[in-house]
Amino acid sequence: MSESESLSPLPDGWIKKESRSSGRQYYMNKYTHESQWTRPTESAKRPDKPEQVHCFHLLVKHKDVRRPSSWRQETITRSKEEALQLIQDYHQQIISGKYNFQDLAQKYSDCSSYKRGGDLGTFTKGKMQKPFEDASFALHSGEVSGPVYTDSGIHIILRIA
Ligand SMILES: Cn1nc(-c2ccccc2)cc1C(=O)N[C@H](Cc1nc2ccccc2[nH]1)C(=O)O
Repeated sequence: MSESESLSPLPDGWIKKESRSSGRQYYMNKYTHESQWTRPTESAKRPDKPEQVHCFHLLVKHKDVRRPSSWRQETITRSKEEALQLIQDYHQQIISGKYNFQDLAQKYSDCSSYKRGGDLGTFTKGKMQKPFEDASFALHSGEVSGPVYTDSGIHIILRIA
C-alpha cells in the first residue's frame, strides 16, 4: 500500500481490523460484517432492502373481534359465521371478475383503509398480525387469498407486489 493510501480516510462504512492469527490488517463492512484483505476504494454496500409486499385487503369484522366497530357500523353484531359467509360472497365476486377488488373494499371493508380501496401500502415482516403477514408473504403478485382470520376479523388479501 502506498503512503498516500494509508493516510487517506477509509470510504464510508468500513472498519479497519487486525487479524488475530496473522496480525495482517483487513477491512470489515460495518453494515454486512463481511470482511476483505484489500483496502476498499468505494463506500461499503448496505444489505439489500428487507423483503416487503404491497397488499390490499377487504376486512369483515364480527362481534367477537378486538374492536367490534367500524366506519360502516358503530357496533358490529354479526356472528363469525355470518362474517365468513359475507367474505366468501365477496371472494366469489372478485375471482369471477364480476367486481373489482378495490370497489368492493371501498364499499364493504370494515378497515379504515376502505377509503383507499383497501390499500395498505408496502410492509415488511413484523408489522402486521402474524396470520395476515404469513398469508400476504405466501401470495404471489396478483393473487387473491382465501379467508384469513386475525383478531380484527376475516380478511381477503390481494398482493400486488
Ligand atoms: C393496519 N391498518 N392500516 C390501516 C390504513 C392503511 C392505509 C390507510 C388508512 C388506514 C388501517 C389499519 C388497521 O389496523 N385497521 C383496523 C382493522 C385492521 N386490522 C388489520 C390486521 C391486519 C391487516 C390490516 C388490518 N386492518 C381498523 O380499522 O379497525
